[in-house]
Amino acid sequence: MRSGGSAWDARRWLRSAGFAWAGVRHAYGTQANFRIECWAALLALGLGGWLRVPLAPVALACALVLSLELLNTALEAVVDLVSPEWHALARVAKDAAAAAVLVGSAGALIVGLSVLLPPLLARLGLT
Ligand SMILES: Nc1ncnc2c1ncn2[C@@H]1O[C@H](COP(=O)(O)OP(=O)(O)OP(=O)(O)O)[C@@H](O)[C@H]1O
Repeated sequence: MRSGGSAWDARRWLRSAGFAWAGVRHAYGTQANFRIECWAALLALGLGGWLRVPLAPVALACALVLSLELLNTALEAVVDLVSPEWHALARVAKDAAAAAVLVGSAGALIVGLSVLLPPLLARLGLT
């Protein structure tokens, strides 16, 4: 049996979190869409806090879009690695990954509008 397992696990978890953070930094530094989505997420969460609406659906929608954009970035890197030349399958892979981000963003927009818009209009005295 291994002794001191939990301390070792915590170190492993921190190391993995460091790699994940490097991935976030890479995406933020290289992907304009990811930067826009990060700031849009902060804006939506800030607006939700100000309007005192339940933040869980907004947070989930933001996490969905950011996760899909990170996966899209990862897939683009793999495709560029294995198929730097033009290839029909590379195009399918990149287009489908971009479509996943688009579909997730459309869903997040619907969630954001349905949760944030009514209380925002009420707060501004427009309803
Ligand atoms: N190796 C390839 N073979 C075939 N088509 C490709 C290839 N690389 C890119 N494409 C096509 O060009 C489109 C844009 O690819 P690109 O890698 O520039 O994605 P992007 O969304 O512009 O990426 P970025 O977020 O880095 O700007 C893809 O969706 C795909 O249709």
